[in-house]
Amino acid sequence: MDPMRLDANVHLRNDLNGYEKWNAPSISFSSIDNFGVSSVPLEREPYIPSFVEVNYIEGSNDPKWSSTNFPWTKKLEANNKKVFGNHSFRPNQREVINATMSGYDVFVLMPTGGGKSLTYQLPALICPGVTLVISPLVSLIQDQIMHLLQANIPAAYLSANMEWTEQQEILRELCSDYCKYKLLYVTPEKVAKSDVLLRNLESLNGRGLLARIVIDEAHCELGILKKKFEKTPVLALTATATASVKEDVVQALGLVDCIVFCNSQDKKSAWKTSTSSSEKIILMNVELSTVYQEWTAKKVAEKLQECGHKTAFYHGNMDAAQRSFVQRQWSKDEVNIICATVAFGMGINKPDVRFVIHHSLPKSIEGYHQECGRAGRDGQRASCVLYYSYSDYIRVKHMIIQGQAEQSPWTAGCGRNNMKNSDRILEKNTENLLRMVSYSENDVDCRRLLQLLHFGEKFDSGNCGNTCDNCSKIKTLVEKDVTESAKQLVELVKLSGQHFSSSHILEVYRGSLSQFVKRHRHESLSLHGAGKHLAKGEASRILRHLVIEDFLAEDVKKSDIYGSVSSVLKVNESKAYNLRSGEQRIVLRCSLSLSMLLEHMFH
Ligand SMILES: Nc1ncnc2c1ncn2[C@@H]1O[C@H](COP(=O)(O)OP(=O)(O)OP(=O)(O)O)[C@@H](O)[C@H]1O
Repeated sequence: MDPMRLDANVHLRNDLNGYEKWNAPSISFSSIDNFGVSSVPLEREPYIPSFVEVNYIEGSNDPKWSSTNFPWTKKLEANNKKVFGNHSFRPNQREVINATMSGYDVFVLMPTGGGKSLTYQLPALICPGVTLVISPLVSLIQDQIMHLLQANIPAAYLSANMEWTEQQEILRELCSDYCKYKLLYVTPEKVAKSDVLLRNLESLNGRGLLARIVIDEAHCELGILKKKFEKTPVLALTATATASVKEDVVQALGLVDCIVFCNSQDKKSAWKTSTSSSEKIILMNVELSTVYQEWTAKKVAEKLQECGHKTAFYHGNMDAAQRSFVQRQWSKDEVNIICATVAFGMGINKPDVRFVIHHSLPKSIEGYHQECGRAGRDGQRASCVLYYSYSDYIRVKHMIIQGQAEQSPWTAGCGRNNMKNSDRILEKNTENLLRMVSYSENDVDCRRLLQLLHFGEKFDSGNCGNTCDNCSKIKTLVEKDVTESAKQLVELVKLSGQHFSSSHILEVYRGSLSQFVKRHRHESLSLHGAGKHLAKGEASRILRHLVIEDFLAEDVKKSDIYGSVSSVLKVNESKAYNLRSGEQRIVLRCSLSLSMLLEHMFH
């Protein structure tokens, strides 16, 4: 029975009648002859992204894609076992493979470690022709090539950093009618900049040998590919689960009729607490790869080495040979701790990583979630640990501002629109960071629930089974109305002229008579000591809540050459108005110790 005919809702591509042509890659429409690649300079039509009307077809709940009646099913299952060593498919893998092999454009959202690679490597293996994989990180590409070659699957990659002779050898092989490669990996920059590559792809396509175009976690404008290779199926994969990513990617790629598969972001293995501490560990630094972070990665690695651990460090400023060396050491278990910035490719596939430890604050929940995805990819127990301090927020915020300033369009001589654009990016990045701070500050709610909520998924925290720190604490929660203290803190920021840091405001609020307080005559302010009755932690939690909820803004002021950053608090008048007028109340949930609980009950 033809499973493709069962459902009339699916919009079939005109060029492929169901799966009959599954083994026939795109038909030639190029003018390039069969014997080689034209050397005439390539006419690159300027690609102008335009809004396309997209027909999203939900694939996840469509039983047709999980059918085992496709002509390729037997081959698929045999190779999954024999070549990849898997006994079954993970959620949505079979479905995605069936959809892409039926010739559709497919968009896949799968969390890190969900098994995205198999969804194109297995089709690449069993379909004739070459699968083009566009992936943004060279370290990830190298890792994938290493695994493919180990499994005897011929694969190559082209990058601008390679010797020209090496690149030519690969390009020559692509020209051959019996091209041995099943997969060719390139970076998005290579596609954007290399005419030679595009000409070779046109030639491959002309000979019916461009099997599939895979875009792995590359959120960039590659619409030119769909325009040039209209009939070649595109498979776009991402682990980034923000609400807009599907639209952004599908639009940027120009996938008009596309089947969408979305997996849950819940990564069960990373929520299992580990009991062992002698296993593979990744120690992550913050997302921004600054000199300071690179220095930290190196220093931390050295300290751990002194303590007798087999440790290496990895950051983006190391040269390519050094990086591959560390990657090989890691893959071969010659080191068991990696201290890295995010330059350590997020896709590097080491199944038995037992810990991902964040040494400092990630700049977004998405980033944190993906970085944690390095742990427990083999489905076994793993732990994710985040070291958090509110002062990290100031430092990371400063890095974001600095990074933005370095890329300022004014310095590049661009116009006002770009300036607005960069302001928007800064605003978005700051908002992402604040969400991460809010997640870290929350010591009450189930972490799994908080993460999934962020990705728009529902989760019953009763199912957490005490796998997160908050659920595993024995605690009694009470709700506390802190509106009065919040109002006072906002007022104090104003009274002191909006020139002081949060720690100074807290000191004044709790009645400190330090030299600094006296120097600024803040002991004479009417609210000096108004928060004496509060514990320091409690007062600072209220203040941080005011920042997270945008009643107050932390204005990062300056940094010195040692990386120290100071901040001043400012009042966001429009939000503060609601607080002062009594329109908005602030209630915090707190966990209480027994003595505090008794005090609370009899208060
Ligand atoms: N069907 C399967 N059965 C068992 N293991 C699998 C299966 N599919 C994939 N894996 C394993 O799961 C791990 C993660 O797979 P993969 O690297 O493809 O994840 P990913 O979704 O690409 O993650 P990332 O976004 O982090 O790159 C790998 O070790 C892979 O061998």
